[in-house]
Amino acid sequence: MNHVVTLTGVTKRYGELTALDDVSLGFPRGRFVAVMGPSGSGKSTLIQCAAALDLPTSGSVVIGGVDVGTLNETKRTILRREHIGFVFQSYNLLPAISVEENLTLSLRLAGKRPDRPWITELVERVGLQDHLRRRPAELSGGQQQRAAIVRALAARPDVIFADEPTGALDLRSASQVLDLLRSLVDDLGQTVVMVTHDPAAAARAHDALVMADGRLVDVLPEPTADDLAARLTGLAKRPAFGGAQ
Ligand SMILES: Nc1ncnc2c1ncn2[C@@H]1O[C@H](COP(=O)(O)OP(=O)(O)OP(=O)(O)O)[C@@H](O)[C@H]1O
Repeated sequence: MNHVVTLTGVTKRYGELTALDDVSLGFPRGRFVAVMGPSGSGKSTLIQCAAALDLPTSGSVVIGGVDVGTLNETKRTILRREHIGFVFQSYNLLPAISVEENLTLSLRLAGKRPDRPWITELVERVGLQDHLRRRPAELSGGQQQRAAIVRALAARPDVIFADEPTGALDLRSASQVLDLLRSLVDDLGQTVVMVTHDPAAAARAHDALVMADGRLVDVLPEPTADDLAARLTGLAKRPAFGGAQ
């Protein structure tokens, strides 16, 4: 299968604590993958390593055919810029500039010319065409998150990593954002990897990965919220301050 990002034997240690323990997996192109697991199970660490934001202690991460471990920090930044889009729970839009300027800022900072027809298509798809001149604070949370998703897609990344993208939204806005992420995959062939605590959100994905104690313990294809809730029940929470592994 064609994988956008491949992790092989990835272990990440913070001092005595093993946050990721020998994880091997690939994120298939054109799929929507949810990552679930108890608090402290290693979901964010997995995403940080898979997105080349952080380096594993051992093992390899390959993005776009390039082994991230062979790159210096500058080259890793360029690799991320060219291959990866990020969406966070907190939107991370700059408050002092318009929504429109937010959408293209990182491209412009990278010295790239924004692809205006593509961005216009995305803006219309997410229904923000009448809000471009506003400041982010003048938008609802759901609108801000949709703007953040357009920003993430502006450079046509191979994969979008979304960390709890619906965590700050009410049910209706969350549902719209999940519909949007799913439609990007179904209609445009985008690859999306989403960390979530919410089984109903994860049920919108094609596959759900289940993490526990830093390990990948299950892959559920076409998961239902009930399947996921049942699978997560009983997975131990990590001790808050490390300790026993
Ligand atoms: N920078 C760090 N320094 C030390 N320990 C860390 C660091 N980042 C994460 N950890 C530890 O690694 C383990 C995995 O953390 P991680 O944030 O990946 O879990 P998570 O599944 O995303 O949790 P949550 O659902 O609560 O966000 C936890 O025990 C956490 O305390």
